[in-house]
Amino acid sequence: MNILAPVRRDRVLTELPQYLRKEAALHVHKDFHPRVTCACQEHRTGTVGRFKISKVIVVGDLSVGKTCLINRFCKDTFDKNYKATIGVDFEMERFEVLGVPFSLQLWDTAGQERFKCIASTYYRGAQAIIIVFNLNDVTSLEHTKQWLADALKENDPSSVLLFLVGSKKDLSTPAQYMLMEKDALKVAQEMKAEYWAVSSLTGENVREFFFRVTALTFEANVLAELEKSGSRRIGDVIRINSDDSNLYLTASKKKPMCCP
Ligand SMILES: Nc1nc2c(ncn2[C@@H]2O[C@H](COP(=O)(O)OP(=O)(O)OP(=O)(O)O)[C@@H](O)[C@H]2O)c(=O)[nH]1
Ligand SMILES: [Mg+2]
Repeated sequence: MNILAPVRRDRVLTELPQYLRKEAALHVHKDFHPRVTCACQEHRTGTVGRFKISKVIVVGDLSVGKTCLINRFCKDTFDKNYKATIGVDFEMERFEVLGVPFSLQLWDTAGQERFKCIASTYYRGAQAIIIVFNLNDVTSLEHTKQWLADALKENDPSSVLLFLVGSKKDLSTPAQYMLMEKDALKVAQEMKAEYWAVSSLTGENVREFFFRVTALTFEANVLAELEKSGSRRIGDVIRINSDDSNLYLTASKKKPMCCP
C-alpha cells in the first residue's frame, strides 16, 4: 500500500527538460535515454521509484544564494534578509518522472568558513553536486573549483553529476551578465559541469534548473540500475558525464531489447 500522498502535479516530468547552454551541458539529447524510457514503461527501474532517495548537495561561498535558491524552488518564497546557514539543512522533494516516483534530498550547506567542517561531513553519497556562485562576484566563481575539489573528496568523481550555477541574475545588466557568462562557461567546461544562471528573486530559470537536475539524476540512476541488474550488455557503457560524442552512441546502434 502506498501511504504517501500523490506527487504534486507541478512535480511531474514527462519529457526531458533541456539544457541552458549547449556548450556547457551534461548532454544535449532531446529525449531521455531510450533504455530509460523503455525501463520505465516496463516497470523495470529496480530500486528507483521504490525506496531510493537521491542526495543532491548544494555548495558555494557564503551569501551566494544557496538557501534562497532551494527555498524558491521548494517553497516558492524569497527572503531578502541574509541568515547564514549553520552547518546544513535539507529539503525533500518528490517527483514523478516518466510515471516513476522519484525523490530528491536537497542538502543546503553553509558557505561560512567556520561552519564548513560541519557541512563537509554531509557531502558523502551525493549523486549530484550543485556549485553556486554569484554572477556579480567573480571571486565566488574562482572559488568554485575549491568547492568542487572538497565535495569530490567525499564522492566518486566518475559517477556524480555536476552543475555550476550563477545566482542573482537579476542584479546584473545584460552586458555584465554576458561578460560573466563567458568566464563561467569556461569554468563549467573545465569541471565538466552543466552551466545554469538563475535568479531566486524573480524565479528566472529556477524551476527549469531543478527539473533538469531531477531528470538527469533520475536518468543516471535508472541506467545504473539497469547495469547492475545485468540487463545491459558488455560494451554498452554509458557515462552520463562523459563527453557527448560517446554518450548515447553504443546504445542507439543496438536494437532495443524492449519497446521500439
Ligand atoms: N537580488 C537577489 N538577491 C539574492 C538572490 N538570491 C539570494 N539573494 C540574497 O543574498 C543573500 C544571501 O542569500 P542566502 O541564500 O542566504 O545565501 P547562502 O549562500 O545560503 O549563504 P550561507 O548560508 O551563509 O552559505 C540574502 O540577502 C538573499 O536575499 C537573488 O537571486 N537575487
Ligand atoms: Mg544558506
